[in-house]
Amino acid sequence: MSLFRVACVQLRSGREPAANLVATEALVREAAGAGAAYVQTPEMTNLLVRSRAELMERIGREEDDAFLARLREVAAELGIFLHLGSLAILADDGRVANRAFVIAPDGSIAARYDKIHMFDVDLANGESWRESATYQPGETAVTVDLGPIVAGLAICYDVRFPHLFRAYAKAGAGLLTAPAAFTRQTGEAHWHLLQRTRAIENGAYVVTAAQGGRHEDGRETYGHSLIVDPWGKVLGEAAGDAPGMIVADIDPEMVATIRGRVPSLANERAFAAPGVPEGGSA
Ligand SMILES: NC(=O)CCC(=O)C(=O)O
Repeated sequence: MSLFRVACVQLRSGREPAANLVATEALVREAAGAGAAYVQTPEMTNLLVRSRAELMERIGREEDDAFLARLREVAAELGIFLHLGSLAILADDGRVANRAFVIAPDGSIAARYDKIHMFDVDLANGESWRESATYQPGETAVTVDLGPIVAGLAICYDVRFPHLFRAYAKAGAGLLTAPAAFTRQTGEAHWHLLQRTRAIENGAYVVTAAQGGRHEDGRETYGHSLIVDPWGKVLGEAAGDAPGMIVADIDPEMVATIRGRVPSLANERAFAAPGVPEGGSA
């Protein structure tokens, strides 16, 4: 049995990328110091700001982004896979990409993933989000080979779309990811259930680094970064919403073991879609 040590860095990113870089680098170093070969950071690692104008003032194109460039150097120095759960990056059409990067141990970019599902919701507590007004949604699911295990990339709200995770499992991913900036309200109700369900239904590890606490822009995120095994057992969890890091050892062979024991992937069948009953409504 050869174990692979993974880590989640939990952050409380604010509006200034330079300050967020200092906080991120320190915790990435701490995780690597604890022996992690793969370190994940949350959605919007480089900055969390609500105002579109403020966002546009502070971000750059991928090729000029100092935050990304510095963390590529750090990953190379530490010899780790560094998964930046997402950065806000200026896209070609003037909109913003909510883009994850997986940096390989040599500092090269092994994978990029743009968040597919936009968080356009109105919550009961009055919180209203319209990501599609600012962000350009991605169109493509992406896997990346981490050596001992293949990872499928997703971001935050994507975790509510089980067919994306199914597609990753069918493509051979044994580690599913959904780095997040979950709202406190939805986190309290749904966070653990969603992460554990994606693990159980796909017989895969789920690793999700989270933003946590009250941010400079006033928003509150849930925290509770999680590492879940293919049986749905929580291997590691951040105690609450404070910045910090967690590590756990994962056993890539457990993916095949669990998929053999409960072969729901292999037992899946196609079926005809149900008709909509006359006069039926949701
Ligand atoms: N940033 C996000 O995608 C938030 C998703 C979220 O909070 C949820 O409940 O889903």
